[in-house]
Amino acid sequence: MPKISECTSSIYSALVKKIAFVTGNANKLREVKAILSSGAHPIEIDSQSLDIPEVQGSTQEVAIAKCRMAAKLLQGPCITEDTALCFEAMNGLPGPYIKDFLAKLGHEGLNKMLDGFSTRAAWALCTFAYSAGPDSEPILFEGRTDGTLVPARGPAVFGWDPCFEPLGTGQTYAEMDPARKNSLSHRCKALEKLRAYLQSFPQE
Ligand SMILES: O=c1[nH]c(=O)c2ncn([C@@H]3O[C@H](COP(=O)(O)OP(=O)(O)OP(=O)(O)O)[C@@H](O)[C@H]3O)c2[nH]1
Ligand SMILES: [Mg+2]
Repeated sequence: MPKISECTSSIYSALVKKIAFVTGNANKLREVKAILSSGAHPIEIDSQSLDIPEVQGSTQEVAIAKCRMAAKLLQGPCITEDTALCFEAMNGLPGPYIKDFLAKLGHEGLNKMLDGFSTRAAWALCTFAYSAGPDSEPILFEGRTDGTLVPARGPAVFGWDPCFEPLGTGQTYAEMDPARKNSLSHRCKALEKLRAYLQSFPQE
């Protein structure tokens, strides 16, 4: 079983100041930089755009394999991220396969997938993985935001942002000011746990 860290930020002090983030997604990179550069103990991102092949499996298996491969390519510590969009009516699918579903079906097709089902409930799941290096097993940090899949509203800048309306907000991610999305998103919840973990490292 992969190790999933719990968020216990209050007991930690800030010691890691910079980390390599391996992703091919510029929108992810922008949000991660915005979230980690804020707060009392900012963490700087050294971005590495590498094309990492992705395995099939659960969100955890996909996240672990991506991070293992990234640490091997970099020959050093790094973080990676995998994002899933999960439909309640489909027991969590498309999940980690949302990238292909979005590319082939678009926003309208994603909505059509749920026609005929009794619920349009969905959740966004972000899984960060941290590896200390090529010989270390990645550790996972998950963040989840619940919401509803809706017909697209707002600018189509980032993936399925226009189709996902977090519960109780009345706005899709795409309609939100970036700071609002970053305050309640699946990504910020996972990064809060990762930040706490990175800041728990003993001083060298
Ligand atoms: O509307 C969105 N709001 C988000 O907050 C968000 N985060 C990720 N995504 C999209 O969901 C798929 C995940 O696939 P994914 O995790 O494998 O990412 P990726 O392949 O683009 O990059 P990476 O694997 O190199 O990091 C890709 O289509 C991403 O564009 C998002 N869409
Ligand atoms: Mg990917």
